[in-house]
Amino acid sequence: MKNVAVVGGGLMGSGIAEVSARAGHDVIVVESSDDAAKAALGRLEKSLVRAEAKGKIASASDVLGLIRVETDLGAVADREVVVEAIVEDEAAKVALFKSLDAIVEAPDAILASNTSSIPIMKLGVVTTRPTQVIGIHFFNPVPVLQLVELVPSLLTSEDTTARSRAWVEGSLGKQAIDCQDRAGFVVNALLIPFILSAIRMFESGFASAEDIDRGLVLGAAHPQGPLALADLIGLDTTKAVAESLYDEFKEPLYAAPPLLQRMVDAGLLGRKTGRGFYTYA
Ligand SMILES: CCCCCCC[C@H](O)CC(=O)SCCNC(=O)CCNC(=O)[C@H](O)C(C)(C)COP(=O)([O-])OP(=O)([O-])OC[C@H]1O[C@@H](n2cnc3c(N)ncnc32)[C@H](O)[C@@H]1OP(=O)([O-])[O-]
Ligand SMILES: NC(=O)c1ccc[n+]([C@@H]2O[C@H](COP(=O)([O-])OP(=O)(O)OC[C@H]3O[C@@H](n4cnc5c(N)ncnc54)[C@H](O)[C@@H]3O)[C@@H](O)[C@H]2O)c1
Repeated sequence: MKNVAVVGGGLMGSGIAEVSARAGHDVIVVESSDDAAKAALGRLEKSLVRAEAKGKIASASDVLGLIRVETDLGAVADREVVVEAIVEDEAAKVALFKSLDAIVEAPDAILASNTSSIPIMKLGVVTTRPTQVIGIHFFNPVPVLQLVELVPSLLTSEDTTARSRAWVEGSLGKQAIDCQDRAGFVVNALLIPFILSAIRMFESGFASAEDIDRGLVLGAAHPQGPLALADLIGLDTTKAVAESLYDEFKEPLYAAPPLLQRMVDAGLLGRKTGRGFYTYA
């Protein structure tokens, strides 16, 4: 598969577009507005310039030359694989998969979602080709983290799963694990209660954000603490993902703590807005 589209060029979509172009694919990114398209291009340029400066790629401009950022979803018509990476909102993703089904022409194209927590079946069944709908879940930052979770729904064909595996492992150089189609898959089912517990610990005044994070970095060898990680993920996404797991399992451990809700209401979304549990320059 050489022609790739990524719908949504935010934190994750720009990373998926970057690793696809670095693997030599022709990539189209679709964003929802001109401003969002400009922001996506800015993220791509910044990350590729950094990769060039570190000697990881020969030329940022050559890789950037493989990526087009568009605002018309019709641009994805000729793609062999489309990866959806828009906001974690089930209604928005359902609407998008209906549109993709109508637009994408190749009869065997793969329609993938990078969702963190929404069951893949909910997206597959709104298309006429659920056998070709699969979860391909990348991790943040995409250029750095090796893992991809492959999540076929009950209706996804073995051929779609095999071709998705060949793409992420063979072309992108990632490592895949297989997950069943339950909200949270493998990693988030374990990571989310951990991050939410850290937020509850901070909210209760038990320890400072810095000490909670230093505790996990120095005492459990995590690369960063859970509150810094929530800021990296984005607190809007953190909240949406928690709600989706709560919706699936009705377990209190997945309930979004009030502080998280208030921070999202206030627009304190972490790194992406400059302030979350920490403040960023
Ligand atoms: C309620 C919970 C809700 C969950 C929500 C959903 C979660 C989601 O579905 C799944 C996830 O992703 S879960 C989240 C999973 N994610 C995690 O768990 C992340 C855990 N954290 C980490 O892995 C590390 O702290 C970082 C890699 C973020 C920074 O590393 P550090 O050591 O503190 O800082 P450093 O020394 O600056 O960087 C080291 C190297 O990385 C490179 N680089 C950095 N940022 C980059 C970027 N944006 N782009 C490209 N490259 C980037 C950098 O160039 C350097 O390269 P070099 O060649 O070695 O010089
Ligand atoms: N943030 C993470 O750490 C992380 C990790 C793995 C998976 N994910 C998942 O990836 C997806 C994207 O998350 P993100 O962190 O990149 O979010 P983000 O908010 O950074 O980016 C979402 C982008 O989608 C765009 N968008 C929204 N609706 C659109 C539409 N209809 N058409 C085209 N573009 C549209 C927005 O303009 C925005 O740029 C979510 O499903 C999330 O759960 C996130």
